[in-house]
Amino acid sequence: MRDRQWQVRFDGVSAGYANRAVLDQLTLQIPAFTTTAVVGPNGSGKSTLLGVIAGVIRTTAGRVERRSEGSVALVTQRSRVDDVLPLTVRDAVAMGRWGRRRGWWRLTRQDWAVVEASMERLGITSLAHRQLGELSGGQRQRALVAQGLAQQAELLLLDEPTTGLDATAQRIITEVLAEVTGEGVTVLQATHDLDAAASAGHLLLLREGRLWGEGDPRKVLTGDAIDEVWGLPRRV
Ligand SMILES: Nc1ncnc2c1ncn2[C@@H]1O[C@H](COP(=O)(O)OP(=O)(O)OP(=O)(O)O)[C@@H](O)[C@H]1O
Repeated sequence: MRDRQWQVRFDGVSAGYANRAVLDQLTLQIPAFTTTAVVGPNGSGKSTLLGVIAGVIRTTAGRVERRSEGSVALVTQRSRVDDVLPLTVRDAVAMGRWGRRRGWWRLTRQDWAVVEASMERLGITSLAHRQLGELSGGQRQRALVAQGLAQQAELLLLDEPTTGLDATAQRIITEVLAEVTGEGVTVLQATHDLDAAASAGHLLLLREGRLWGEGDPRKVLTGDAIDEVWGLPRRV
């Protein structure tokens, strides 16, 4: 790992919320052009870690370094606007291009081509005219991932992108994320799906805001580690 090219580096990083310290002196690396999975029990700090990298949560100590200054896309389970605005799926995905243009009425033909390609990759082209608010949880989740892809960011951060999805949707998202790493994107996903985590290129295992383990998922996610971090006997 130390020899691999890194995209993001933490050196003694602590962070949290107004009255709550969460991340405690994390020193870690996120390798470039691969998928890194962040796992850990509820409340261990996975979303907070993503928020620090996205720049929406301030650090209280330590240093966060990025190798380059490319854009960052953050995909969360719910977007703030989707329940309020009457948005179609195509419009929602097109919002992914807003960072590059001033408004969707100014999106170029090239922008719309990226929007269509992103929907196609997630298998939601047939839903393009549907209202986002009327989609099932799994369909909406795919639309939000398509919105993240449409940003063509250098660093794609996803908070539990496959939670609650059926097996086909999970597979589509996992495959698309693996594909984009081959196109120069660095992917970081927080997940409770330990099978998905096991197939990632790199793993960060958090427990109570501390880094419990880091590295090759097959080496870090051992049975003993799972027992110790989750504190429950495994079901066989
Ligand atoms: N906006 C907030 N204000 C205060 N505390 C928060 C806030 N968001 C999260 N926390 C707290 O920070 C801690 C870490 O939360 P975080 O969401 O990062 O964990 P997580 O590992 O992503 O959890 P989960 O698996 O349940 O999604 C928890 O104790 C949580 O209660």
